[in-house]
Amino acid sequence: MVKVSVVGAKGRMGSHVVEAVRGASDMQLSLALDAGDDLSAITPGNTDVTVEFTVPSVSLSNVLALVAQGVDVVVGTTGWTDEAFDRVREALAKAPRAGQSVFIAPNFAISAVLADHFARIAAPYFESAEVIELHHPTKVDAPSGTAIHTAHAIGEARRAAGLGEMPDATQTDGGSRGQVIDGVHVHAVRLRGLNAHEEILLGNAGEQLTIRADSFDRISFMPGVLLAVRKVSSGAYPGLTVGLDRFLDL
Ligand SMILES: NC(=O)C1=CN([C@@H]2O[C@H](COP(=O)(O)OP(=O)(O)OC[C@H]3O[C@@H](n4cnc5c(N)ncnc54)[C@H](O)[C@@H]3O)[C@@H](O)[C@H]2O)C=CC1
Ligand SMILES: O=C(O)C1=N[C@H](C(=O)O)C[C@H](O)C1
Repeated sequence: MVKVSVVGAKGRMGSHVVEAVRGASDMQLSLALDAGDDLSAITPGNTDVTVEFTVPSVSLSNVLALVAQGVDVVVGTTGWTDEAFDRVREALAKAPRAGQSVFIAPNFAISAVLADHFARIAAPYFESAEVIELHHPTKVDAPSGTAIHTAHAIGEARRAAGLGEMPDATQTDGGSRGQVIDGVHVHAVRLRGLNAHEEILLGNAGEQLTIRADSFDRISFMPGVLLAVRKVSSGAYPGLTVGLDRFLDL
């Protein structure tokens, strides 16, 4: 049995994770903590893997504390930067247990992970690419972690293929062209009724490829979260691993 604790357990994602862990025959729910609870209650004695879904402003400090407490962590919270990844790597190098793991994924839904993968494959074949992410209006960060990840994937694929800048004659922009990430324009929509959606538009003269992923319900993230818990608890992924694609045979 994998002993799993959840941090952010009262949140939209955390509460689904609590139910998913309870429903998994190979897992046992240990602690379910939220804001104001004492994170030091989570120890290697009661927890193999902690799942962290909180808010971008606290996630790094939670992860650093959990690593120092000797616990492996699966993180779904967004807002991660290269500098924050480096802080996690430094913490893991000084971790109390050998081979400790932290796994961070901007998106646990298979549809979104595949959309990202397909965008990376398609990017070298198109002159233009833009990303539109669409979410529920209670989301606190924009653009989404997934859209940032996809933009970097497109940027990397374009660079590797030797592509230059995308065509764009815009001379005046009050913000309508979105945020530019790795050379890719990213647009964020917040609309009541939506959950989590991403569209990647790729264009050439006379043609367009649209790749779209829709998470209509948060249960779509749960198989990916449970997969990550199983992979991390296997001990086969010491150090920091980023992206669910690392656990899929893509
Ligand atoms: N990787 C993925 O597949 C997905 C990632 N997300 C990300 O997960 C994060 C959480 O999203 P939601 O659950 O929708 O947010 P939410 O606001 O519903 O939940 C966040 C929870 O964290 C708690 N919290 C805040 N500070 C805390 C602290 N210091 N210690 C412990 N708990 C604390 C809050 O009280 C709340 O219960 C966001 O960053 C979101 O972008 C959301 C969906 C899927
Ligand atoms: O806040 C959300 O809801 C989501 N956040 C993640 C992100 O920022 O990419 C994943 C998914 O889009 C849902």
